[in-house]
Amino acid sequence: MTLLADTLARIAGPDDAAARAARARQDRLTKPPGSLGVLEDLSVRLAALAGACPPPAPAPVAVAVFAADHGVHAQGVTPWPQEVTTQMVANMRAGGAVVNAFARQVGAHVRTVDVGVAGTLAPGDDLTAVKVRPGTADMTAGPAMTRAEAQTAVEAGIRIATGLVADGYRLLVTGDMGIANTTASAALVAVFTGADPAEVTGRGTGIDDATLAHKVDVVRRALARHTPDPADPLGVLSAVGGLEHAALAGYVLGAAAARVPVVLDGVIAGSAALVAAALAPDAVAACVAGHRSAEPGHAAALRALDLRPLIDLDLRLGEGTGALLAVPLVQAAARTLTEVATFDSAAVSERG
Ligand SMILES: Cc1cc2ncn([C@H]3O[C@H](COP(=O)(O)O)[C@@H](O)[C@H]3O)c2cc1C
Ligand SMILES: O=C(O)c1cccnc1
Repeated sequence: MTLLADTLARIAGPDDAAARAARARQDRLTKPPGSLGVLEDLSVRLAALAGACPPPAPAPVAVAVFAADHGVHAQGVTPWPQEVTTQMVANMRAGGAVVNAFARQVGAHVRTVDVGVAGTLAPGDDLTAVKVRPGTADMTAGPAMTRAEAQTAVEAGIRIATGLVADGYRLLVTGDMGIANTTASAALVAVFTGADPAEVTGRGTGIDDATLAHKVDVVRRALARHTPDPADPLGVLSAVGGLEHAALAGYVLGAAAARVPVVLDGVIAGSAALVAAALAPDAVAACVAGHRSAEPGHAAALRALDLRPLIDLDLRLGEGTGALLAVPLVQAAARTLTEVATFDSAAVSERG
């Protein structure tokens, strides 16, 4: 059995008994029932995932930043040169990117993963080198990668998640770095939601109207060339995906198999989660939508996954930044079930 098949077989749905216990406990805590809104639903989901009420604390936290390059960069879909991917990974290793600052803010460990950058990175303990190939091929000219490469990248993501859980991390966060990766994200979202490319393609790092129209056309041409079948997620990845999308899909699957929550960042993670959900629908039970990014494809992905984003700050960066900002909300939701007294235990009178 392959690692992918084995992982898919281990993913099960939410535990209904733990969910019921968490819902009942929320109603007994010393606050008006329902007064913690979305955080109550989140606490119930954490209990259902863990199969326990209260759920274990979602800590310590690790963010894995999956970095890769994109052949579709040659189509002029982003104003940034491709070498920025490799340069930013070096910046992250030095602790100087936004993801590092936000990780320090919430006490998260940052794991940088080279799953396919085009440049060369110096080896070191601070980099997990699992380069499948040095960037994808241009999806408008042919498949982005082979099916075997897509599976290898998915399995690399599974191994990262499994390794972090083995190291004791109990809340995983998605991160990405890959110039042009919002183009691959838009293509994936269009395939899995059935949306028109014009509805789910956004401005990424910042492009003008003419470049946006061109980017929509690039996505349209790639989809027309490959007609990817959403029932064949590895086929979709190989046609129009990115190596970081494949690894992120595996990371979500690995977290779900370990029943550890995974906080999704922006449109790259959202599109990868669609791949994971197509492979294993129950994997969504492990996913928490950290935020909603400004990319239109992200909102479409979250709707398809039926996930409600915790924060909405018009962020459009990626790296894991929006998801990291949501970490205290996830931890606070769990803390309500572990630390808040009940009406009985605190001898507080109930409403009349
Ligand atoms: C300096 C810099 C740092 C970044 N950190 C994340 N991204 C984000 O922007 C890129 C995707 O946008 P597009 O598809 O428009 O190229 C990805 O690397 C994503 O992680 C960055 C982009 C840049 C330029
Ligand atoms: O949604 C995101 O995370 C995003 C948006 C723009 C550029 N990079 C990432």
